[in-house]
Amino acid sequence: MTEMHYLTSAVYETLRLFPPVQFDSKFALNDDVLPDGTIVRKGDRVTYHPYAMGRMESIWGPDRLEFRPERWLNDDGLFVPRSPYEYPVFQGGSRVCLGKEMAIVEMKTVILAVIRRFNVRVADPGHEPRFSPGLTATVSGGLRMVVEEVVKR
Ligand code: HEM
Repeated sequence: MTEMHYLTSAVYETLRLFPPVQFDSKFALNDDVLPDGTIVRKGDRVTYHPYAMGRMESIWGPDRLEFRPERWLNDDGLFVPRSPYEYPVFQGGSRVCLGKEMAIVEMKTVILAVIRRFNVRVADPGHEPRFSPGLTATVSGGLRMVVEEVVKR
């Protein structure tokens, strides 16, 4: 599965546009200054926003709203990860998600198990899924799918 670079890219691209943890906050233990000069006082709440960052033109370019797994591939078709400070879907630094690699493997395993047996498509392609705000993401009103068993000839 580690050699399935397009599949890995599709998972990362999905999480870029629809990060399960949309935003996350920390509280400053002491006065501090961020690298860009922003002053943070003891007790201030500092929030980073993976959902917003996943859609920023300055990070992803003018096609930032398009689902394009190819953006993660180099010229040899190999997956190239981005800095967690551009893509903080799993947080970064010393508090990075401990289950990140396991989560990616789980998602790839489920995707492979499903697409081997079923053709899956959204029932209403014109309908833009709407994120529900919350600690972890859900799609408002759900997302209707059509699932058809693959018929082997
Ligand atoms: C798509 C799936 C997942 C996403 C998007 C995700 C995202 C995150 C994020 C953003 C944090 C930082 C939270 C914070 O600092 O406030 C985090 C922490 C953590 N995650 Fe995940 N996670 C995922 C799956 C998992 C899985 C499957 C496990 C365990 C098997 C796991 C275990 C942890 C643990 C233990 C931490 C705390 C790390 C620390 O603070 O030192 N995560 N995760």
